[in-house]
Amino acid sequence: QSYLHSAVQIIKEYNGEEPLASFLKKYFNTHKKFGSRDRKNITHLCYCYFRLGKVLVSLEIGERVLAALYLCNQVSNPILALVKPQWNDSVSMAKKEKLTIIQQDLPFDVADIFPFQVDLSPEIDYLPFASSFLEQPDTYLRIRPGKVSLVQNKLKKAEIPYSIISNYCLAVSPSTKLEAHLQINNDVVVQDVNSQKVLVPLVEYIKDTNKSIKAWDCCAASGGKSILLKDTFPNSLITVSDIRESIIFNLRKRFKEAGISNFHWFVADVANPQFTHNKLYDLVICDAPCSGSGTWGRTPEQLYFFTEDKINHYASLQKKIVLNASQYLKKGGLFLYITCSVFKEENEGVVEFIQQKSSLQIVSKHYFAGYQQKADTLFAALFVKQA
Ligand SMILES: C[S@@+](CC[C@H](N)C(=O)[O-])C[C@H]1O[C@@H](n2cnc3c(N)ncnc32)[C@H](O)[C@@H]1O
Repeated sequence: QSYLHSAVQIIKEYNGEEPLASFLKKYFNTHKKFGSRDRKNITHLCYCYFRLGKVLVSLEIGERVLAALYLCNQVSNPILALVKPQWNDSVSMAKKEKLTIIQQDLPFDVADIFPFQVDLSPEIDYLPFASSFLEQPDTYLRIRPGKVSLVQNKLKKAEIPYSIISNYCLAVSPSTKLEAHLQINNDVVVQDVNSQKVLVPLVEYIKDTNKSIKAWDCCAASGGKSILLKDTFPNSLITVSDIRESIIFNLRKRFKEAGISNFHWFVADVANPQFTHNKLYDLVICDAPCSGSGTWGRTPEQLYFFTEDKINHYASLQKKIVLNASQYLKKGGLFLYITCSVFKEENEGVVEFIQQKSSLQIVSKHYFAGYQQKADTLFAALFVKQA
């Protein structure tokens, strides 16, 4: 009961302006009375609350936490046992059955979880997508080249359960502590299963993975896609940039851990009309800033606080970036546009814009849908610059 009380207090104070994870960290730092078990339990309640998205928003916070606790968990819970024993008794049932049960007490409509249906790409199956928020996605590891048996042996030795998704991809439970057992970025990269797949269109087009590729990752963040590129095309020479100096600092540290030393970097606002650059590339990767709506399963507070007007803001930023960045391609060069959004304006809309406003020709476009496999959803479109 006191966990519930604390969660309600935190939810009241939190306004979505910073990630919930960092808000909670600060909150617990200033409220020292909470031990590590308390923190874990309260954190769990808060995340469950936001997993409901926009459904039942008029419900009193405590009641809504209980509904969320019931729908987002499969195991019996002492709070539910005390306050909602009839829900606790059926907590391990399938999601569909639990929805029917909760609808006897509350006007619960799955569609309300994600109220942005009109903005959603027609490629996304709406109701399965909306209900996917009730489940926490898994954590996925991409095993670096040549490390498959080493990684599996280390995990077995540490008695960490994992499932094999594909040759280079493992899934572990989201709360797994990996740092003590694996060299993160050297043995494995923590990377969503669909994020691991976004270079597939490139491999299908180029075919020869030994080819030497001069590439620019123009929105590189801490380099997730660049490390993947280096592992997929080992002879690539990578230039990275981002608008944030601090994230490029993180990237350089991460590249060092990953054993990548031969690369160029700079800090730049690629959306700025005055942006200029002095090199041409065989490949530009534009993993654009976006709503992140394909990854809100990991940050459900964003689902709760998102407002539709932001879609337009991101789409216009994306258009500025793609127009600028695509100028630095050689003739016959490739442009890979990526988002982790499910909104058509950020994906199909930008693809249409690129086709109208640039000399790029579309090769392929594809959603990598993760909402039915506890994973993120990404979009990738590959273009070639006309020779
Ligand atoms: C989706 S993230 C990239 C993720 C990264 N590729 C990865 O795999 O880890 C988008 C990045 O674009 C950067 N960004 C936002 N606006 C930008 C701009 N105008 N010019 C360059 N980078 C920008 C953000 O700082 C952010 O790091």
